[in-house]
Amino acid sequence: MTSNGQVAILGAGVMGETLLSGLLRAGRRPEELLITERREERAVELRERYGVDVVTNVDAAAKAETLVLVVKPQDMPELLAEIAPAVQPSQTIVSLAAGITTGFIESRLPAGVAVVRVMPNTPALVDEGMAAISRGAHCDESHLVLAEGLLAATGRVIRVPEKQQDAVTAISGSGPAYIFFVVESMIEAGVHMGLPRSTATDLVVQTLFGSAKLLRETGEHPTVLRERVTSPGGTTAAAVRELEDHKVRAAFLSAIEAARNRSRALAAE
Ligand SMILES: NC(=O)C1=CN([C@@H]2O[C@H](COP(=O)(O)OP(=O)(O)OC[C@H]3O[C@@H](n4cnc5c(N)ncnc54)[C@H](O)[C@@H]3O)[C@@H](O)[C@H]2O)C=CC1
Ligand SMILES: O=C(O)[C@@H]1CCC=N1
Repeated sequence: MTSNGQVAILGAGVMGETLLSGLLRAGRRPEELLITERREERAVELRERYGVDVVTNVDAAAKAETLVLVVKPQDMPELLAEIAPAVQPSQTIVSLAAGITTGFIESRLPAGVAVVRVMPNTPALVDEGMAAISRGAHCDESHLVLAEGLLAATGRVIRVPEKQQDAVTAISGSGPAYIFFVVESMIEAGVHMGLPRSTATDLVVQTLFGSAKLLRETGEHPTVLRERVTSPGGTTAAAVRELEDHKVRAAFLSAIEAARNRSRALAAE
């Protein structure tokens, strides 16, 4: 391994491609990046689309300064076993896998290697990602800054203690799926009431975007913003009462706790 600044993305599925495309948009050259991918046709597709070299996991581990692990948690033990003989303690390992602890990764790689755990999310594809990073036992400031530099290519990055990562995974990692679920439901309601699907979709997507912007730009508490929409005896009050009657708030709490518990369980599997 040389000090070549090269970044290898090991596992180029949804998240691997999201990071890859973000790094290229942010100005990294294809020669600075390597990818590995088990599915041959996927590897060919990405090489053609982005002009990056596709190599084996062992070659990536032997060459790149930074190894970004983006396989499913279940595939992590096999990947770590494969790269362990080639990894050197001077490299930085950045893991995006849900539930997998830095301790688990450290225990399978040469002693002393720096591991950064990251929880990203898919809005990174449009440079509006939210990523949280945590340090492993052998990280110093330079490793965290390196990981922040990678993730900042696709959105915001914050630092959290690793013990918060399961909750982070449940909130911002899985979060886009809950929002899309709400969006689907609102579009469906519009269609039930006779709106063309395209009109309902336009209305819902812009309402979501505007509401997110209102939250971020005013910094107001969501309850205050909701109360401003809710006229006494009006339409919103009628709708919110139904949501409360159907225990939607409790359902969100349970759903997000289930995601947190699943993240914890993945580490043990
Ligand atoms: N999709 C999402 O919204 C998020 C995913 N993550 C994490 O990112 C990781 C990847 O998730 P996705 O990209 O959604 O999964 P994915 O299944 O789309 O991508 C994983 C890729 O790794 C490849 N792969 C598996 N084993 C390999 C090996 N040994 N060598 C080379 N390639 C290998 C697979 O062929 C696949 O293309 C997971 O650990 C997940 O927890 C984290 C946050 C959000
Ligand atoms: O569903 C999952 O397990 C991954 C982690 C966060 C979002 N997707």
